[in-house]
Amino acid sequence: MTITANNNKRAVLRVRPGQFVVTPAIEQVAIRALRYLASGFAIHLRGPAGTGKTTLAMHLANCLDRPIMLIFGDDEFKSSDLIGSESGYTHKKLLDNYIHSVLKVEDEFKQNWVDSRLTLACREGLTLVYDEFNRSRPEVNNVLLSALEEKILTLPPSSNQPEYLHVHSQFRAIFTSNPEEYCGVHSTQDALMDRLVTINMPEPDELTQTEILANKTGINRLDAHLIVQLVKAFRLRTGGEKTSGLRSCLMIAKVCAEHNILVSPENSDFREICADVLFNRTKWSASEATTIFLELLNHIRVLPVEESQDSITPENTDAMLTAFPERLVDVASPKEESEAGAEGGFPTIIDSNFSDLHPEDPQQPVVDKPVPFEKEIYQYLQQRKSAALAVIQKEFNLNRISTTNALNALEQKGLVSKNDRLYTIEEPN
Ligand SMILES: Nc1ncnc2c1ncn2[C@@H]1O[C@H](COP(=O)(O)OP(=O)(O)OP(=O)(O)O)[C@@H](O)[C@H]1O
Repeated sequence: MTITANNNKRAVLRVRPGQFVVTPAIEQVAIRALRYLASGFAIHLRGPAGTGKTTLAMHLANCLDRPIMLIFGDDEFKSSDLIGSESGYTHKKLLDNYIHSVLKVEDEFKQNWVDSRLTLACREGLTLVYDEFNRSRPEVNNVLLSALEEKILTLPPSSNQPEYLHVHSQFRAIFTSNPEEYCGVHSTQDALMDRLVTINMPEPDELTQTEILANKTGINRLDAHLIVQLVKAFRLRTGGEKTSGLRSCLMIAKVCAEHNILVSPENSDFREICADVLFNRTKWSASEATTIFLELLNHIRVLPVEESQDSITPENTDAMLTAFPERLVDVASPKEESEAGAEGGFPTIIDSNFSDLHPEDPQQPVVDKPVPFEKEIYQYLQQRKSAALAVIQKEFNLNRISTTNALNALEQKGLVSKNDRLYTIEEPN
């Protein structure tokens, strides 16, 4: 492919494959987005910072298998930054002295038109990724309206340039934006929004975050999952949902991986890194953040051996954070944790004392939620007297973690006991 605008040759990108992590949640969004792109529509990925919008946009653009033109929205942008402008002159002087006694001089000054990135993408049929487009002022983005709808890009009147450019049939556009409450973001004109298919990108689920951490930093999945849950629990407690926790997780994981720091609540280096990364992202004072963080670390629980990493799914990891298991391991008691760890357990954060607290006032409990399926499993065991975990799991079509959470709660209440992997109903005295 020939790309004519000198300045923009370097702007055409090819994404290196193999760096993009695909989980079921991401795949689902990608399939949706590609469907619209294939039908010729522009898509718009909207969500809080760090939810993976740019990464997904680049992946989608790569799937279209055309060169990619990347633009970052900017408040300083002028229309000419998108479409191009006259730049400099060509000066042509023709000296005709064929006959020595006659000197003919032709002097010509011609303005040169230089395409900017949008024009080049429209002309050549590239895939435009306009990242954080609502950082540019709305009027600057007006040139996109006719390009997206009528497939015509209007160029300024120019001596050597047609005023209308017919957009190439393979031109596609992918926009990303942060919500309007973000600093430095402009509200978007309705006419542009009307031309885009907007897909909201929430915080990636735990499985996705865990996979991204493991892939990008090389740490193992158990450590990755521990970091993801710790960051998630901290952000839930401190109201940090304006952004995603993914970047914080990546920072913590990368530093731990590169400096051989043990990912463990008992390790002071690990705690320090988490504090450095997380505390300044909250509105809470350092001392309040420290209190919350230490409380969280003190409520890390180790799930039984049956919980292998295969059972990490968005459903059961969410359940972990809403369940109320009582079998907590205090980080202040290393013996207990190492015993639990020796079972081959899977460390995870449980906010048993936290998720039921009012977000604005940690002292105020909101509701006392029962553990899901606790009652049903108890009734089932009353009939059967005892059953193995796998049998109960199958009976209720649950995953292991949800089943164990319910059984742990029943054990704690003295209603069920576990013996030789069998859960048995406790007869009342
Ligand atoms: N599917 C993925 N595969 C690999 N890495 C990912 C994936 N999704 C996100 N990431 C990583 O997560 C981090 C945040 O992603 P990204 O920059 O795409 O978020 P964003 O929503 O565009 O953020 P912002 O709004 O602040 O620009 C990056 O380091 C990125 O590499």
